[in-house]
Amino acid sequence: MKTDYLSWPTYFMSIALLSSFRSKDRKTQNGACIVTPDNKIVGIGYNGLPNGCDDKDPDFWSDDDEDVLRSKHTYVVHAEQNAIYNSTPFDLKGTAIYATQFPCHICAQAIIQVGIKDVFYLRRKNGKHHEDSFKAVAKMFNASGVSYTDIADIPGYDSDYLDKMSELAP
Ligand SMILES: Nc1nc(=O)n([C@H]2C[C@H](O)[C@@H](COP(=O)(O)O)O2)cc1CO
Ligand SMILES: [Zn+2]
Repeated sequence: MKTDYLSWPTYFMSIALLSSFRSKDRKTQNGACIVTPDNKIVGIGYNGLPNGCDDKDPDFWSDDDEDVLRSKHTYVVHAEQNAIYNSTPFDLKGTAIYATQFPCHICAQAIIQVGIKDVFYLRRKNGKHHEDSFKAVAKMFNASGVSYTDIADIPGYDSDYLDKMSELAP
């Protein structure tokens, strides 16, 4: 028997990362994958515009945070939210989400409200704003009994594999 096959955590995070490669965000591509306790994938998503919004309209993908009407942060649906929306036929209670980025406060609210119980993340941004956001999200997750774990801390997770895969980003 082959013994060097992908572990579940490596497999699910790889799928989140692969999905992120579909994103049209020039700066940050994110992906997410939702998994049931018996290891079935029930939702996949990446950060992108809402259905019907034209990717070629420069307002949607602008980085100008001074102008709400011309900032991607106003328009883009986050990877975690798209993974949730794409899994609408399923009851997500008790599932886990594998996300390439630590969730923002809005995604954290969505994660809690649909009953996702475990969050595994690949990366976390540094800096005061992101660290404060992390604290707010942690406060909500702690209150609601949602676990959040750096995937690197999971036994059997192969970080070298994900590092190599990250280099394949288009
Ligand atoms: N957890 C997340 N999931 C996501 O899908 N995103 C998306 C929103 C933007 O399209 C992009 C972040 O852009 P930037 O702030 O690094 O230029 O990633 C962002 C976060 C961070 O909270
Ligand atoms: Zn978010």
